[in-house]
Amino acid sequence: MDQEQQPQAYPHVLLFPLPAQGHVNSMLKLAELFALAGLEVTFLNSDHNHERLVRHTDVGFRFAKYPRFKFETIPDGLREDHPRLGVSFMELFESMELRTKPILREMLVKINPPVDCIIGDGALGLVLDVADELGIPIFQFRTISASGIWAYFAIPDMIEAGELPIRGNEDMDRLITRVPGMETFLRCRDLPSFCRDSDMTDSNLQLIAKETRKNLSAPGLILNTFEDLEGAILSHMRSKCPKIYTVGPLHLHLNTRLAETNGTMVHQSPNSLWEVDRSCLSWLDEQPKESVVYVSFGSIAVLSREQIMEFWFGLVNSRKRFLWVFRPDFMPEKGSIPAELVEGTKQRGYMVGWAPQEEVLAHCAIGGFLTHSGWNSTLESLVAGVPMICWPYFADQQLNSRFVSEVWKLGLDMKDVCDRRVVEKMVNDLIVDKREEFVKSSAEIAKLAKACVNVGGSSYCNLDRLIEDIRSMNRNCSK
Ligand SMILES: O=c1ccn([C@@H]2O[C@H](COP(=O)(O)OP(=O)(O)O[C@H]3O[C@H](CO)[C@@H](O)[C@H](O)[C@H]3O)[C@@H](O)[C@H]2O)c(=O)[nH]1
Ligand SMILES: C[C@H]1CC[C@@H]2C(C(=O)O)=CO[C@@H](O)[C@@H]21
Repeated sequence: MDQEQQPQAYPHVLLFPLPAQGHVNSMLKLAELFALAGLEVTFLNSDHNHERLVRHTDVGFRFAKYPRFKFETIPDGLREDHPRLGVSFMELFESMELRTKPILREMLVKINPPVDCIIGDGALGLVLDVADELGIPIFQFRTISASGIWAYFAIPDMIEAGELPIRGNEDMDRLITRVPGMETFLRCRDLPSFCRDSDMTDSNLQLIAKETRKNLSAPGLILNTFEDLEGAILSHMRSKCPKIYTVGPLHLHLNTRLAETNGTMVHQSPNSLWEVDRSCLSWLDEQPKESVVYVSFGSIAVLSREQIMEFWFGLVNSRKRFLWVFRPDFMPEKGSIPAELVEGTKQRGYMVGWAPQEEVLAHCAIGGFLTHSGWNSTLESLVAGVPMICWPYFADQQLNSRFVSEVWKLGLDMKDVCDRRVVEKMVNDLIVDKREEFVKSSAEIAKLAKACVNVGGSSYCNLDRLIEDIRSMNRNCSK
């Protein structure tokens, strides 16, 4: 029997994330959980991101222990010096549709052993299209919250009911009634940022709405969330898509399963696309317990110099300690820094280009997180029991921050305001004045998160069920 006809002993799963830090990070954790369970795994990264991942991490070494795990790469179609950040990030979608899609199709036809199941990024419909064309079973993994997906899903209903478009700034506090389960707290300003466009035919809005519709009609949808956190919204979603696997928080789930295997709980090295500066951990070791505000706006946000000055003055004027992730590409406009900021930072602050975020959030010196409310950061903060100040930048972040403040009561929402006095006041509220209430709810939710990834917990059982379902797709299986 030649190689092509040999039955495969293990199902072969190919995972393909949208090429962005938050997506690569969470999908790589899912991939490692599959590898731990003994599946054959191919992780498909964009050339651009894979070069960065290999340069800044030990992924090669870490994954070498899984003999059936391999990385493959594919072009994202953008020129090498394209920033892939801020507003220009969305250009990825058109370029991948045009240039990546045909290459993916060819790759899947030729890959050996053949792929039994694809895990495609739920924001990247082209993977679903190609899988359907080639008759390869596919699950979609959408890396945002269930609530984010549910709000995107309701876009056509909101338009039909005249709830969208939003009618200017004075309309921002109007309640939205067409997202089932969110009628009492969802305002226009809390909708994903794409809904702010006055033109309902806007290509980004239409793209996200269309991809989301496909998520809920897919044969299976994997989510990085957990039942005790988003159960109410999940039950609405299940009326449209019965096969939803909630397996999160994935970083905690992976750490817990690795601890089962190794006998000890350790933080994994981050899957970073920037060089990690670990010196901040030594700086944190010198700071009092729960005294430091950790500040990070994730991997895509780009701020104006004016916005950064407001945050910086607010932090310095709060007279609280802070650790700020200031990516090299975070503030494109250069210029001199006022002396009082340089001095205030020297006294109570520390800045790094990129931090080992999971470890930072778990450090006992951290008292709060000023975050852009990316879903991974939200989950990481929630697991560490760290209360948040949310300043959403775009996309699902506007919705996440509403859930953090109004539903889960884990912190404060500063959306649509960028003012040094507000930053100063919120930092003091979080670290001192309102600390008790936030710490109490943060500790309760952190406990629920831990329980769901332990043996018998909802995410633990759902991952086992997902792996069983993938095994049953092994088209040539002998085991
Ligand atoms: O110094 C840093 C800063 C961040 N991170 C990690 O980078 C990831 C960032 O992810 P996230 O918080 O989700 O932010 P974005 O990178 O902005 O994520 C994009 O993808 C998410 C879904 O995956 C969406 O929720 C966001 O809106 C979208 O911007 C997290 O795992 C962080 O731990 C680090 O390791 N070090
Ligand atoms: C900029 C965003 C467009 C959609 C993607 C997403 C999603 O799944 O909705 C989340 O965050 C971003 O990376 C993408």
